[in-house]
Amino acid sequence: MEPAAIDERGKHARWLERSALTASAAVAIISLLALLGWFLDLPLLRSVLPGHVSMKPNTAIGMLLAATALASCARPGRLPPWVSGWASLAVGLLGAATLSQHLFDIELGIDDLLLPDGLESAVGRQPARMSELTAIAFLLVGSIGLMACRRIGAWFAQVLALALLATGLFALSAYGFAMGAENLQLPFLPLGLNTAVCVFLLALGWLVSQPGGGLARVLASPGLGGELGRRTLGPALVAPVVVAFVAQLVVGRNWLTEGAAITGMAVASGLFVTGLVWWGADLLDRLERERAHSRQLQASVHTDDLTGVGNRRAFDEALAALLARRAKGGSPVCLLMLDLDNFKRYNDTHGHLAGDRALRLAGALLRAAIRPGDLAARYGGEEFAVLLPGIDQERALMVAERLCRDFRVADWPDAPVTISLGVAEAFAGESPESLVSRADAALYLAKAAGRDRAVAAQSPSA
Ligand SMILES: Nc1nc2c(ncn2[C@@H]2O[C@H](COP(=O)(O)OP(=O)(O)OP(=O)(O)O)[C@@H](O)[C@H]2O)c(=O)[nH]1
Repeated sequence: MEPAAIDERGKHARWLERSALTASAAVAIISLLALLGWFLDLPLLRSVLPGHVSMKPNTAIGMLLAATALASCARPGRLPPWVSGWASLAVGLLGAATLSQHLFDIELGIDDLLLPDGLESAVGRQPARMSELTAIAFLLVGSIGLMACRRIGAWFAQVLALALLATGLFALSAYGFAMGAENLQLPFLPLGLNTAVCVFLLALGWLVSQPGGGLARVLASPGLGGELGRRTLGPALVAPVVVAFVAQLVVGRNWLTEGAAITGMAVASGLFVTGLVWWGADLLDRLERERAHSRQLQASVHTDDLTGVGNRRAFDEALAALLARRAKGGSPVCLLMLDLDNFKRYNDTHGHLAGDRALRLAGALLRAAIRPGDLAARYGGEEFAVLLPGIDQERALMVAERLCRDFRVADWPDAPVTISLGVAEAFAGESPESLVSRADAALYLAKAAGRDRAVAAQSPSA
């Protein structure tokens, strides 16, 4: 992968990591406010909408632990490594214990835990038990935390995070019922709006907390898929909740019959999906055109107009990159410096325009002769340079002799043109200037020996 693409991936991965930390901070704040609401007897903080279900104190404690586990997993090293494990275990146990109370009709004494004296009545029922949905969410959060942080079953942890997301979405949309209906007929105990939001945030946080792999990998990708995912995932998650919430609200308040609400919900969902696909297609189309345009610009910045080969800037950048890699023990790099023979006389005899035609054909011959990964560039005037990574000087000399032959037999429009070449292989740690000057010295020797030939450079020790 190109360094720029790695940078882009790193940028998006950091954004995802920050999103996971933000989700964890939001959950911590919401649950701290709920706890404060209980101890100061402020219904607004406990339930967000006074008169509706509150976040229980033991739920708030569970949320705080879940937020801690998520934060320490998303940004390892900030907290001691055992924190995420123990916090996840505690949340998972709280969920499992509450769920077994629901399932087996037993009393483990965790429902009224932390409830200040006299405020039991605020819960509105006894025991003040957290909803089955919250208990399931805690069980999932605990399992995800235990698996994800130890990098065991990372894929399974992501599947559980999706199940957690479904729980959060269900809890949020079911809240429409709580707001609309006078007598709730839910198949589970209702849960507070703040609790439902926290479950949703925890699910999102866990899904994006490991951008290196799993479902979050594509979100960190610098490609078009990553761009599409980052822009459409939010609306795609929120819209169904809003649709279901509104449908339940209007049914609960008897504004519409259930049948009409279901039809409305189906139509709204269909319209939303159509809109999202349309928007996604338009986005991809626009991004692809922008990228093609910027690739074109990038190419034109690095191309010589007359000959179509790379320009001096392209050559300097490629040479520096190849020599840096060579210095770190990378594969060999050879340089051919190549000059059209007696070109001043050619121009003087056939005219400058004929000279330009010859230079154009020289560029075409070079482009046709090199392999992908090599670079031919116009070094200046009628001098060209060819970079050949991955081959030694002996093979580079053979390439140079082949080029000499190609030029000799080419169909020149005005008069034949020959070339002389200097060939040099870079030694580890050699500077660009030194390599160019050794190849130039060899080119000078080729000219001095009668032109139309290739000469290998002396090794620096010789
Ligand atoms: N037509 C044309 N000529 C160019 C261009 N760039 C450089 N030249 C000419 O290339 C010629 C280079 O001449 P010299 O450097 O004296 O070398 P030479 O005549 O090729 O002789 P040797 O290199 O010794 O074989 C000069 O006359 C330049 O004007 C160009 O873009 N178009």
